[in-house]
Amino acid sequence: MTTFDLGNGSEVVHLPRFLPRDRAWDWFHYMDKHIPWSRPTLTIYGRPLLQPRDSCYIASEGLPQLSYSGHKPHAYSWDDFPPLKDILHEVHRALPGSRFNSLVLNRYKGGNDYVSWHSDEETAYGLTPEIASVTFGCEREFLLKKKPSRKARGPRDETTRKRLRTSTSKDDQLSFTLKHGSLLVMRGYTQRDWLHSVPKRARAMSTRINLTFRCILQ
Ligand SMILES: O=C(O)CCC(=O)C(=O)O
Ligand SMILES: [Fe+2]
Repeated sequence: MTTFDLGNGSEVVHLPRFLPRDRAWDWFHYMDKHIPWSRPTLTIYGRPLLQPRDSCYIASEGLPQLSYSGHKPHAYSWDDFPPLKDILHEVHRALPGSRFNSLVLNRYKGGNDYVSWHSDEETAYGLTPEIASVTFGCEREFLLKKKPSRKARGPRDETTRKRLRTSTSKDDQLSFTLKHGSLLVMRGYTQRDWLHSVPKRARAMSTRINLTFRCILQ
């Protein structure tokens, strides 16, 4: 287990060998076949965009509706997919004190599928959410980069914008290769201060399934 201190109360933990290989492949095949995947049309900057990956959403009863990019996914029940409860149990065992109650599943069918730069910053998750990400199948690169500092946000004249853009340093970016069976945890202020993405990769030929466990506060 490796912990990366991103500074200012943000932290990432990486466990490359979280799940046994064979067990993780059994789960991969189960999810690939039995999860009701969909590829919704999102609204990005007012324009319709087909989500560049499949997804599905699971949540415990009675939680507020999840909404992102103009899309409100149907919340399926944990009880409909017993293996997801087994994976959740393994995550809780690795992260004592965690109590996840919702899950976003993503399926990247090859290197053209991706998730663009974003943060999972939702009032419902609180100010310092812990998000646990488990990867199955094809390994892909997971990138983190620091958001422009709050002082630097908002409209600026051209010269200031250029200076700010070129001032990004190596400390402001991180890259992880997320392998089959690995766990990556984002905590503290990572969602407030950092963006993450899984970019397109021409050489990624096969399917990757990623699970992000979250806790909605109530
Ligand atoms: O696929 C991944 O590794 C990340 C997915 C993600 O960032 C998300 O679902 O919010
Ligand atoms: Fe995310």
